[in-house]
Amino acid sequence: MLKLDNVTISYKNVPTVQNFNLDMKEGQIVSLVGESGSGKTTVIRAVLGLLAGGGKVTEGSITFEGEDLLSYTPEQWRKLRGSDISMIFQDSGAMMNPTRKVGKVFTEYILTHEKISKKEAWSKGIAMLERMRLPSPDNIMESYPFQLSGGMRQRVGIAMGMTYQPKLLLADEPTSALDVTTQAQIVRQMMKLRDDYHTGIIVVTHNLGVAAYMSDYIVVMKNGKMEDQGTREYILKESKNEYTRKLLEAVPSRGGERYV
Ligand SMILES: Nc1ncnc2c1ncn2[C@@H]1O[C@H](COP(=O)(O)OP(=O)(O)OP(=O)(O)O)[C@@H](O)[C@H]1O
Repeated sequence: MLKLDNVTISYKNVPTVQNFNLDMKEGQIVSLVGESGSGKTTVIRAVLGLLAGGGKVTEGSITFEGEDLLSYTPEQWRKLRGSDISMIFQDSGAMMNPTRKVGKVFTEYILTHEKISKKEAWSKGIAMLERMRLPSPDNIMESYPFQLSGGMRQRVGIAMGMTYQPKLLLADEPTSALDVTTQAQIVRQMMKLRDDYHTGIIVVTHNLGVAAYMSDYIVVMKNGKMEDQGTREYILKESKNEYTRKLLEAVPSRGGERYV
């Protein structure tokens, strides 16, 4: 479904991510882990054509459903975003304009994707919130983002991202701003999306515990390079890579068992 082949990404001609490879199947959950600055966000932004600060893919190829994304025009990228590939952020709610109600933001988002009436867009927003099991969707639509908890905002963000049932969801530190209980809810909700809609998910996280809990495949990054990679089982139990072991040791343990 998504293939990154020997991708190098540079900011102002300085290679930041080098020789990145990934061959992702439909419905797979892949995590990119590694400490801050290792290049995780840069990789997923490149997949959506959203590199900031003059970032550019300077080598390699990115193929999605057989299409060469790097040859896409800005118009093609726009069409892809939100429909075939969606992205959610650390605090999706904070991305929303605080002076506008959730319902207004959500309906405008829908209206940029399809030509329907405002009323129909509103109903569609409500239906999505219901599908994501958010309580009182009408109230949520009438709320300002700051009136919702962090976990609710994140679930609204996921609901928006899932409106067009994308094949791929990119999640940048989706649980990092949340307390542990809410983190677990969001993680389970994302896993359910994969089960219900067969959505492939790439999760960027510095938390190997989260990655280990939800992923089929884990890529460990360090200084812009792939330091280690493999199935969840391999990374957790077999890898002898020192850096991976160090990250694993940092995951809190509970009753002698690592909380992963
Ligand atoms: N807009 C930018 N302009 C210039 N350089 C950038 C920019 N964004 C990122 N970089 C460079 O890319 C490196 C990797 O950043 P990136 O955000 O991809 O890492 P990360 O692993 O996602 O870290 P974090 O968890 O802190 O987001 C940074 O150390 C920085 O040198």
